Amino acid sequence: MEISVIGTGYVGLVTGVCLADLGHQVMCIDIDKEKIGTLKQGISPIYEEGLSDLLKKNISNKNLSFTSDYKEGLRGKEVIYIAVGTPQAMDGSADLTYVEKVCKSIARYLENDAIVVTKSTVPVGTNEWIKQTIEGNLQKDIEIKIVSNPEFLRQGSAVYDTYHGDRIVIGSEDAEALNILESINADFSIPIVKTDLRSAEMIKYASNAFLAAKISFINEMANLSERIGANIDHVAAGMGMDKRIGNAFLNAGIGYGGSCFPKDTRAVISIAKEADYEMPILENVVDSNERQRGIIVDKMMSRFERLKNKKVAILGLAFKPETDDIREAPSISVTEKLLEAGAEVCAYDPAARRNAEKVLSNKVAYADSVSEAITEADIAVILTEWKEIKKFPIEDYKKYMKSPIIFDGRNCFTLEEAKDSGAEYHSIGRPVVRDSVVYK
Ligand SMILES: NC(=O)C1=CN([C@@H]2O[C@H](COP(=O)(O)OP(=O)(O)OC[C@H]3O[C@@H](n4cnc5c(N)ncnc54)[C@H](O)[C@@H]3O)[C@@H](O)[C@H]2O)C=CC1
Ligand SMILES: O=C(O)[C@H]1O[C@H](OP(=O)(O)OP(=O)(O)OC[C@H]2O[C@@H](n3ccc(=O)[nH]c3=O)[C@H](O)[C@@H]2O)[C@H](O)[C@@H](O)[C@@H]1O
Repeated sequence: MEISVIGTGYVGLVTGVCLADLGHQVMCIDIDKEKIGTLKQGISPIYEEGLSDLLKKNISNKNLSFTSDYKEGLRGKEVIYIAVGTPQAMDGSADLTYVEKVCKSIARYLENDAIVVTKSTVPVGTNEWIKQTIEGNLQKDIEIKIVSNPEFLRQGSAVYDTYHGDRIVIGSEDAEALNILESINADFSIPIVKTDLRSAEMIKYASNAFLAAKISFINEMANLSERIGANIDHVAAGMGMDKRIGNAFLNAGIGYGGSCFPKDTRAVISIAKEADYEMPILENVVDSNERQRGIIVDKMMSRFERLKNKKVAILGLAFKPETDDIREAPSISVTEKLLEAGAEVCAYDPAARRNAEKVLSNKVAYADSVSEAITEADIAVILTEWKEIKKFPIEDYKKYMKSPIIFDGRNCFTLEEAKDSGAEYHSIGRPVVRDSVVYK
């Protein structure tokens, strides 16, 4: 089919590339001309495994092209995906400014009937508003049909998730549009849920809110386990064996981050407020996550009287491994707290340094490896569980550091490994290891 994808971020670019790879004629539109210039050369502005190869392949077989020009990008297109950002507004609600601009551009430049598909995560009712906004600004007598097709991919495994997701959700009030979207998506061989517009929008928010709640739940269990001498790794493993609970998303840590869980949980609360309904569970999930982000610095503060002039090595800046994204990453608030307390910070991340530099600038020194970051450090803090950081032998910390004291916000090592390493090891939801003794 003739398809346009508007917005070439994580969602739009991966969607466009994968649809082109299924054999559709895809044109991606973005107002960021620099990005479009890079993409035209077959260079991906984001790192996602497998994306670069698919990008180059589909540009050269002419299934995929890029433009900043809406007129060119929408010409003759039958299906138009919206995949622009919906960031958090000051009041916690989803900011629909970008979506509104896209609607106005579609209305201005589209010259034929088309199905508009919303991939962006948008509040319930937004797809109806999208239809009205486009129709209210149309320049030609053409018909617009609307489908909600929320995205469930994860950063770091976006291409894999597009081909191997658990379900594809499509919602519409228009049976024909729904059938066309079903046939486009059938080639992914993933179960398809067909529903109405509002339920599709709600499935996305409810899913993210549930996953965020699962993380906050296990984090609270971890904090309690620490206080009563249990080990959260064993607790989570035992819980997860119950199929009704499931073993995914039970990794305790320093709170969820990224561009979606924080904003989407707040957006649901905001949607509920508008519907005059309170959501005490979700409100507490958000508060609990805020507390969790501070927990690693609290642990350091209670271990050391002062952090002033302490050399602290931060290992991992990205909000999770396999991405260079630092949006709402716990590393940012942790670093700021450490700097406030007068610590000297040296950070290492295999991919996110460039993005972190934009936020933390020169207040922080950057290293090119784990060993360089921890050299002569007083304290090492693990904030992202990159493979490289997990694989760096815990017994090597004492070779490089002044004294091997590790605060691990991602439970990268077992307590047995910590015990044998000679390091002092503080983690999440597990006893402290010091002088080769596990202190319950
Ligand atoms: N990042 C993720 O893992 C996931 C994101 N989502 C949702 O998908 C949506 C997009 O998220 P991301 O891809 O992360 O966003 P992003 O911020 O990475 O990319 C958005 C892109 O849209 C472009 N853009 C903005 N205004 C435009 C306009 N008027 N015309 C054309 N292009 C325009 C920007 O230049 C940018 O390249 C959001 O609603 C998000 O909540 C959903 C699932 C996963
Ligand atoms: O709507 C979105 O944007 C996406 O949000 C998440 O994907 P993503 O933010 O890329 O990353 P996740 O792997 O879900 O991790 C989110 C955060 O939770 C944290 N997390 C995750 C799992 C866990 O067990 N513990 C934990 O602390 C991670 O460290 C990270 O900070 C969802 O997993 C995707 O399904 C969804 O499409």
